[in-house]
Amino acid sequence: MAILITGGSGQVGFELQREFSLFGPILAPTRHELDLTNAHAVDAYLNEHRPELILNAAAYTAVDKAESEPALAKCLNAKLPKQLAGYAAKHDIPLVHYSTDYVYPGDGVIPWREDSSTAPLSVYGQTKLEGDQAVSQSGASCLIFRTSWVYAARGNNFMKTMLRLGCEREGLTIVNDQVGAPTPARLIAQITRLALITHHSPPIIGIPTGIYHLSPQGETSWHGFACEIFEHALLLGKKLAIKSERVASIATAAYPTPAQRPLNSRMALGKLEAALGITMPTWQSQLSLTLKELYEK
Ligand SMILES: NC(=O)C1=CN([C@@H]2O[C@H](COP(=O)(O)OP(=O)(O)OC[C@H]3O[C@@H](n4cnc5c(N)ncnc54)[C@H](OP(=O)(O)O)[C@@H]3O)[C@@H](O)[C@H]2O)C=CC1
Ligand SMILES: Cc1cn([C@H]2C[C@H](O)[C@@H](COP(=O)(O)OP(=O)(O)O[C@H]3O[C@@H](C)C(=O)[C@@H](O)[C@H]3O)O2)c(=O)[nH]c1=O
Ligand SMILES: [Mg+2]
Repeated sequence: MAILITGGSGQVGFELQREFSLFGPILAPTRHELDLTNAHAVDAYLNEHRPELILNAAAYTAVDKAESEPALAKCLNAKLPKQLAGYAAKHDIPLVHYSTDYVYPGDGVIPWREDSSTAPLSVYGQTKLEGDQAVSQSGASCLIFRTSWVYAARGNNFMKTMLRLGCEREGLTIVNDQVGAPTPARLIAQITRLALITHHSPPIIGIPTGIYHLSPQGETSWHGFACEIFEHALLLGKKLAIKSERVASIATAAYPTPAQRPLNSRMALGKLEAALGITMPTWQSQLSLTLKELYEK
């Protein structure tokens, strides 16, 4: 049973490769081997390799840059998932797709539910929403995991940026009015495996199909996340230049960026927890695991 993992060099794709390595040959073409913006090449690849499960972890994730490259963002975030879902529907194989808190409008303080109204504030969020809609409407057996604030021991992410800046600078200013849950890519891969019945050929989705929120429990701001990163790193014996009293809170309005980001990225987890019969771990315990992995590497 061949498993196609797109975006295998990314944060989530890398962890999926590790998590699924026992369940069959993994196809994880690099950008050089398969340009995912080339629909003909994608078609030819699918028809040649005939995967029995598709995990679509490829995306255009540069949120600010997407504002000036909307066509490229749309190609990866909307057209590609539509094409993969079309293949999955036609060949009756499952598709797992990943989406984002940035599809929600970000107002208020109540956690979004999977059936809450969407209203993206950015090109990235809009193109991801179009991808979700295309996958949902494709008729394929699919799972869409909406996750948030993804980080990992590998790849580019906020945790690693903070650790780098924390070694170089004594002070930082970080926004404290965007609230959500930081999610390790490893957790996303683990939950993806739990949701699939992998000893079947082709594998089957083990929970009702559709959209699920996927993050740890609890909430914080980017400022709160940064402070926790520095605290855990110090506890693990790392030397930092940063002075905790100089990690300043600022409002989003004082940190202008090309793309607008949601202030309220809280996502209710009840649907996923009920479907899998689990309780999600806290974001703090997940940060601790990820930092240990980073420093053991
Ligand atoms: N990062 C985050 O904070 C969040 C991410 N998500 C979603 O989770 C999923 C995984 O994200 P994440 O792992 O962080 O993403 P990354 O940015 O780490 O990885 C993206 C992957 O897509 C690949 N890719 C991009 N463009 C092309 C192309 N033209 N041809 C071939 N491959 C391409 C990249 O390849 P290459 O290495 O060659 O560039 C990389 O493997 C995405 O759907 C994302 O929207 C949801 C919420 C938060
Ligand atoms: C580096 C830095 C960032 N920030 C702010 C900017 C931003 O509001 C926040 C996080 O920065 P980032 O660049 O990681 O944000 P961003 O790239 O928007 O992160 C998002 O990526 C996409 C792919 C998603 O799907 C989202 O869930 C979310 O993870 O922190 C500061 O306030 N101070 C700083 O020194
Ligand atoms: Mg980013």
